[in-house]
Amino acid sequence: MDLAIQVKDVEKSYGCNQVLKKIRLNVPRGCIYGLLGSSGCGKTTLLSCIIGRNKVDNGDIYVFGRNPDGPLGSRVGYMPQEISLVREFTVKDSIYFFGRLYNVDEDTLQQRYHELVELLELPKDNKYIKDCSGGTQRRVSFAVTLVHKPKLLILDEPTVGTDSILRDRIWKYLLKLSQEDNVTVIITTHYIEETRQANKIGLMRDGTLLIEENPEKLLTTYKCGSLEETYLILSQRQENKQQILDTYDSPTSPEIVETNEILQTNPTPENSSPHEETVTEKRIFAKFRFKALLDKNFKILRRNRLASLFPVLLPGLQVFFFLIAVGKDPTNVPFGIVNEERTPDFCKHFSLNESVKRVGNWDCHIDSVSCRFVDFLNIPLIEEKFYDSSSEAMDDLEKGKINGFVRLHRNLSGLMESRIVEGLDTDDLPDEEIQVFLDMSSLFVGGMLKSKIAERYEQFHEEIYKDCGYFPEIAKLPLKVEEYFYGDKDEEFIIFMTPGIVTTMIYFMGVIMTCTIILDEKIEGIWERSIVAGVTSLELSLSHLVFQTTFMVLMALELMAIVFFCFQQPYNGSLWLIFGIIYLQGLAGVVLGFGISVVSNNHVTANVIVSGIFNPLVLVSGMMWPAEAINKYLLMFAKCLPLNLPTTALRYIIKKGLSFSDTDVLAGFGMLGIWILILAALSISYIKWKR
Ligand SMILES: Nc1ncnc2c1ncn2[C@@H]1O[C@H](COP(=O)(O)OP(=O)(O)OP(=O)(O)O)[C@@H](O)[C@H]1O
Repeated sequence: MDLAIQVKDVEKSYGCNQVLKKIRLNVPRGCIYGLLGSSGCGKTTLLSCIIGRNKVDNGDIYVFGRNPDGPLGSRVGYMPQEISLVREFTVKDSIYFFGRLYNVDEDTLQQRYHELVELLELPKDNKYIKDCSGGTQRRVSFAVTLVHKPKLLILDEPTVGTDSILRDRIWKYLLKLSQEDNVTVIITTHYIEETRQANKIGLMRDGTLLIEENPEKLLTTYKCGSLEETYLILSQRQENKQQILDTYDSPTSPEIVETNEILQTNPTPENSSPHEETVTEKRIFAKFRFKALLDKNFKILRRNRLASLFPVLLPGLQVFFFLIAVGKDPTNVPFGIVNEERTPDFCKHFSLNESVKRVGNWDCHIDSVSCRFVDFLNIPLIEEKFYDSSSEAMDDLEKGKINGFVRLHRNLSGLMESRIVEGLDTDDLPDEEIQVFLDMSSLFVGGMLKSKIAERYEQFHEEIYKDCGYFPEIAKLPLKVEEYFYGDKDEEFIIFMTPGIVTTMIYFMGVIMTCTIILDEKIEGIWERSIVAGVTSLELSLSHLVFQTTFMVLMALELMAIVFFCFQQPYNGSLWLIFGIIYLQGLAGVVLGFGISVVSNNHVTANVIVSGIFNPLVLVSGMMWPAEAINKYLLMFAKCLPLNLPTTALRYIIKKGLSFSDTDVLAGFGMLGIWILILAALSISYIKWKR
């Protein structure tokens, strides 16, 4: 007998759950084979082993006389239990997409589309799959299976959700295919009675094949009026036999011998016709499949224009809000003034020029100088609040109403005059001419106040010297920063943070977007169905990478426009180089997202992985706090991660104008290149291994 499929003693377990137990099954060429059994008995698992999506633990499977090593490709039309169609596609798109994956030429595709629409009563208009009823979606899924006229059809419950008239039509069509075109069909169904039209049925229960036989012969042998009844009798016998085996430890039961005899009348694969119909698609990369996959991705994008716009705009919006909200110097910080020398009202009417008067050649008279110092503290950082006494100011400081206060001695002018005019001769200067009290619970604000007040005092002091006719240089510290390289004295922290924000945003946007798109495809079964249709891991990966790359280009340009043109942040390096590293950072995110979605089966797992990665990566990236502050061993590790060196490289390109040949820039590009290559290779290998 010419066998299309032979399954020999196949065993398969998921962990401890043995789903297939020494299954033996023979499907002659041109036969319609109905595989029946209760839910969970292992039908789908067996079908997935036959089509090469699941590896068997023991035993052999032969398809057209060969043991296929991987998916069957274009010789099979596989209809999975799930709908497994792109929801954003129309009926026509769906048929054309799979037709193109099978390399059906355009004229034939058009003809097949019309035939299938007619046969399966599919909606003729451009109705989207997501708008079709469950029954219609199943019919489209069935049509997709038939589009390339395969020699073997494997249909997992194709008639669920169809009315009896259509079900009858489907069966008639299957009979026609098997009789006229010698197509072999394996079909599972819950409607046991409809398989009476099959040439052969196999009854499965609890991972074993109870019997396989012609349905009419089965009814005659067991003297039953329906296949349901036969299934019940065989199930009961198997149940009893199990008890006998357990109780008496009998090696074989008569029933098993009977079943095995039927199976062993069939020839071994060596006897079946070996054949040119080798069913495994071996090509690692086929342009037509790659084109179909890419076309699918862009079509989904076009159909979801608004939804797709959001992820493109999101990093830009985030960076925009970040640049507005973070990294700027604080302003209007409430700060107390306790001027024991003069009241605020006095200072208001006092001419500040009057505070210092030169007397003769060397003498200098200083008066109400506290008013002048208070005026020096009138800077954007400080919002001055006046107090009559230190205790009142201290009270507000403790209550958090002010971030600090300054107390000016009641004889500040006299003390300053002694200090400046009498200089070293004076021996009764008190310590507390100007006392500053600071709330350091907000470290950054406290630190800023401290350095600004000191800076303002130095300037104030210099002016007094100048007005007295002395050399102001005497008032200055003998230490001077000669020049500020790559920035200026009052540079804001945001300038330091921006490169890190940009690399982090594009990296994690790449991860999240890729994870979401690929996981949706996986969960909807499109990924699986494409692989069964012969799509290779390389084609799958490349089609997604090329697609996501387009997004990364847009995002990189958008981020650059916001930082350099909208917020006018200065840059010294080449814009091409800046674009290059931002883009590559996004691509590294895409590849990581691809890897995560390959190993995850649902969004929850993927989200947990992404969240777990996010914080450690960002914390050691040197974005929020200088990398020099990180523990030296942790820093060595951090430098091997995909955010640290690239962030430094971007910062140096922007600030120092470094070029590609500089070590720091090369290190950033190199690290990204290494991560992209390693993760892409691992992901592709994982998909291959899972096949
Ligand atoms: N990927 C998997 N991992 C772990 N267990 C699985 C997996 N796939 C199936 N199983 C288990 O294997 C058993 C058989 O499942 P299978 O889907 O093959 O049954 P079935 O006969 O096709 O059922 P139904 O008709 O409801 O689809 C079930 O117990 C199921 O929980």
